[in-house]
Amino acid sequence: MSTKLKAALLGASGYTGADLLRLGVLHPQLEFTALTANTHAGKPLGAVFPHLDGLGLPQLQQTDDMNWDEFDVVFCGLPHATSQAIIAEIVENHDRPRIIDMSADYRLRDPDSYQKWYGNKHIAPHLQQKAAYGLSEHYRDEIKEARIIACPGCYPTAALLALIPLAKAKVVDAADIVIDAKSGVSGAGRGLKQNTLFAEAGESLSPYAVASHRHSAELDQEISLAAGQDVVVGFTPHLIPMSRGELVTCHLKLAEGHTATDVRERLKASYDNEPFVQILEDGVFPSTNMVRGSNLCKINVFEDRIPGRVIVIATLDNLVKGSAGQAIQNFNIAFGLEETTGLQQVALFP
Ligand SMILES: NC(=O)C1=CN([C@@H]2O[C@H](COP(=O)(O)OP(=O)(O)OC[C@H]3O[C@@H](n4cnc5c(N)ncnc54)[C@H](OP(=O)(O)O)[C@@H]3O)[C@@H](O)[C@H]2O)C=CC1
Ligand SMILES: CC(=O)N[C@@H](CCC(=O)OP(=O)(O)O)C(=O)O
Repeated sequence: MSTKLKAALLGASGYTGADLLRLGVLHPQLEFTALTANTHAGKPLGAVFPHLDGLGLPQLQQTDDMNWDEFDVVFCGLPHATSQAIIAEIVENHDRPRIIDMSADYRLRDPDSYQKWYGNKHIAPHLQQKAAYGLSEHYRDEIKEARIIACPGCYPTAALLALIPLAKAKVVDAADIVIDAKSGVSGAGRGLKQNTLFAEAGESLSPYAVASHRHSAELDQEISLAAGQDVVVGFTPHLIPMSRGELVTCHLKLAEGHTATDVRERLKASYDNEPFVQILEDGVFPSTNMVRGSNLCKINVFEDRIPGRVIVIATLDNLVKGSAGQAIQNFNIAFGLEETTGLQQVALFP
């Protein structure tokens, strides 16, 4: 008899879905018994992703055809607005499975904030408020209990891992945070978009959604909670011409009486026993090729030339720690498994 937990993956023909399968097929306690897609439903997985051919994974099917009671866990890699109804239907009408959502639909606790940033009224605000925010290192207790685990966005994962311990300990001024962020194009998903075309994204570095990116809502929410005061965070994302990887540079004001050394020590103390968050040796610049393909987030701290200021830089792979890897980490936490199971890949270099 199999001791594996039965999983469905919604959105298996997308980028996060593909990486969840790449990692998940080697997980000893996970068995994918259903995979869904929309336009690609009815096709073998290998016809969409040749790199996942020959692994014994099921054919892609429509999400409508699922019998939810068959699963212990549903991983959801659907676009926001699509996930909310499917997840609400499962949770309202079935005792199982548990849901690990990689989309944005259950991350925000305030329904008005969701409507403002995502442009649609949430159909299940009561479930939004019950979901655990799936930033693994900071919400383990909630993740263990929750029916819905809402994995953070890729940018918030990197930025919040760097900033939550600092805001909590009040070693920086939470009201003066400026995040300069860069992401590879897979962050935008597999759908056709003009700005991610090779001819337009290649050989070009460009900002987008300046002072208006929807991840600002998540950043404000979580840093306000950590700091115990309402804050508004500065956040500017950029698209860089590579397929995966993300780096955030956080420009911060030190709180009165604190130094860059205090910031480093606070981060080291917070993540000392964490398998996936590393504070680099003094002076080492984080770069995306230190984390590519792994579930790691690497962080370092630099004294600014401007007195009283500090720069904290964090990097991760948007498809691993920024989505699919963190989803598996949350699955391990939720089901009481060793947290590193299936996630011990070393970064791919060069
Ligand atoms: N890419 C990233 O780095 C990150 C993404 N996320 C979030 O994760 C989710 C998935 O992202 P990603 O994998 O990049 O997206 P993709 O666009 O690559 O894939 C989306 C998936 O959803 C399916 N789908 C689309 N519309 C529908 C629908 N109406 N009904 C059912 N299935 C549908 C697609 O099927 P088909 O291909 O057949 O059309 C595909 O399998 C999104 O919410 C995204 O915002 C979060 C963190 C990081
Ligand atoms: C490069 C790029 O386009 N990145 C995406 C973020 C991916 C992500 O985390 O998406 P969700 O919050 O929607 O789940 C963006 O900026 O929209």
